[in-house]
Amino acid sequence: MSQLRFHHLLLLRNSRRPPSFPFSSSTKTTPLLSLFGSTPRSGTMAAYSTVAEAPRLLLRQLFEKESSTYTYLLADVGHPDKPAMLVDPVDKTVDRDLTLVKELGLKLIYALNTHVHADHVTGTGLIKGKMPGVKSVISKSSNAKADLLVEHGDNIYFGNLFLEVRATPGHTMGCVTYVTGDGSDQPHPRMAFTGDALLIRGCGRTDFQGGSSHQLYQSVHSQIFSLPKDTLLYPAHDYKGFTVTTVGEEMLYNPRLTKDEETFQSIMENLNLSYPKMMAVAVPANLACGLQDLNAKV
Ligand SMILES: N[C@@H](CCC(=O)N[C@@H](CSS)C(=O)NCC(=O)O)C(=O)O
Repeated sequence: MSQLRFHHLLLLRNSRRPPSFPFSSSTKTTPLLSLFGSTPRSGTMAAYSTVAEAPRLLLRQLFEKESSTYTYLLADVGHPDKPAMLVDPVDKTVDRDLTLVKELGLKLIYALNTHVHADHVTGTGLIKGKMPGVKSVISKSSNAKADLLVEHGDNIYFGNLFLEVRATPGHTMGCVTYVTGDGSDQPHPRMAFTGDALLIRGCGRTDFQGGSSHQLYQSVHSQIFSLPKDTLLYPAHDYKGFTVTTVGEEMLYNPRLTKDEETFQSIMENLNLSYPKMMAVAVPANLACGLQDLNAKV
């Protein structure tokens, strides 16, 4: 039964792809990231040993108030192991997040970053110190270190659920958006964790870390606005008290991204934001994705 289930998932992985990313020079096949992350591209799936149950997504949105960052906890609670992942954990709130993981009886397998953040230090290193089995994940194009470097088109499995990786550069060159899978056994409506590419009624700035307003505009339009209109969008930050939006809502009301590209670029060139206070500390720490903290006292 588990083998059949696995083959079904394998087909699903190979048959559904995100739209090709406009800045990518080559098409690629979809590598596999397995349940526990140890054999991502080998096809060995020893972890799939249990009776199949319908996948059921648990989602929690967690806030870190100093940097106004959202961390997301996702788990397949229909799976007997309740495998879970954290998206964009912050160092300051790792204890809170791991307590919640334990209280809910989840098995944390991945700590994902949408990009190299400039305003806060990722919680990835602390998490790995406290839970050594957890694998850190970031995009290959970010040029950061991590246990797993993902690329556009990769699928990251947790139990029988998965997140699709979509390259959405522009805020930084390595930004990705993680989108819940497309399929009858995956959550409906779909959900996208947009990092700083798309903020609610806004978007990430494009004035450092390889940022480009042209790329950001193309990324959002080709990779996020191409999703079904009811797709729920969860950003990495909010500065106004919003929590969630949808593709349809942002296509109508986003004051920057509803404009033509030329107007968008002019808006982005005139934001006049000061650099994040933590930038000099956060960027080098996040390029190591917290791996430098592995021997730190926890
Ligand atoms: N004041 C904050 C930084 C605020 C900021 O620059 N936010 C970034 C995302 S974190 S790099 C951004 O892209 N903002 C876009 C916008 O329109 O606000 C601090 O000092 O940390």
